[in-house]
Amino acid sequence: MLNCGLEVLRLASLGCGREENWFESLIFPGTVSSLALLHYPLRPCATPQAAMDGDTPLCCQDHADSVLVTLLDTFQYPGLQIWREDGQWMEVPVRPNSLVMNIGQTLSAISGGRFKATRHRVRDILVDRFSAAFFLEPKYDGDITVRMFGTEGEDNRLQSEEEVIKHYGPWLIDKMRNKPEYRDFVALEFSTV
Ligand SMILES: O=C(O)CCC(=O)C(=O)O
Ligand SMILES: [Fe+2]
Repeated sequence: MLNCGLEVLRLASLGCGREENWFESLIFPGTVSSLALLHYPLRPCATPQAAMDGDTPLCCQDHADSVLVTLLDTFQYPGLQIWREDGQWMEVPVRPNSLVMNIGQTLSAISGGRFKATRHRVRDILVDRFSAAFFLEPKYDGDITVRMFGTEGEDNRLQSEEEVIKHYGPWLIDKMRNKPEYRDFVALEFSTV
């Protein structure tokens, strides 16, 4: 998966007129890339209202990945949906022997928005669902203010509310800290001490 993702980035670099290993120093040494083996268990009860979008039950809410690119094996399970520019959700067709690739927020920022982060979600297909997601990510201290098309440091779409965060790891941690789920979790932790 890593080699496949790196090959995609090499092709993207060449396509954008950069040398083919342009991304390597952002990723190595010390990439925080990970492979997630995901299981969405069948809910033992009716879908809670918070997991419904109108009539559509969801097991993973609308989001874009933080990463450079994600390579996803959905093991031919349906349910993955992407947000189209015309404002509709589209089901990603199941295609055997293929991976789905999502563009992440970091690649989007670094390319000045030329590669657009893929908004996606997973419809609850009301059976146990499995997938494997490889998140290709920079190294912890990778400088995410670099830009493929000059004007280094401009277009800081990855800034936190208070300040521009220059490095991938601290930006990711700041982003997680500001997620409602994480805030709820921390509140819960403190309330039990
Ligand atoms: O399971 C899937 O098909 C998508 C998972 C996903 O979007 C994620 O883990 O970020
Ligand atoms: Fe995702």
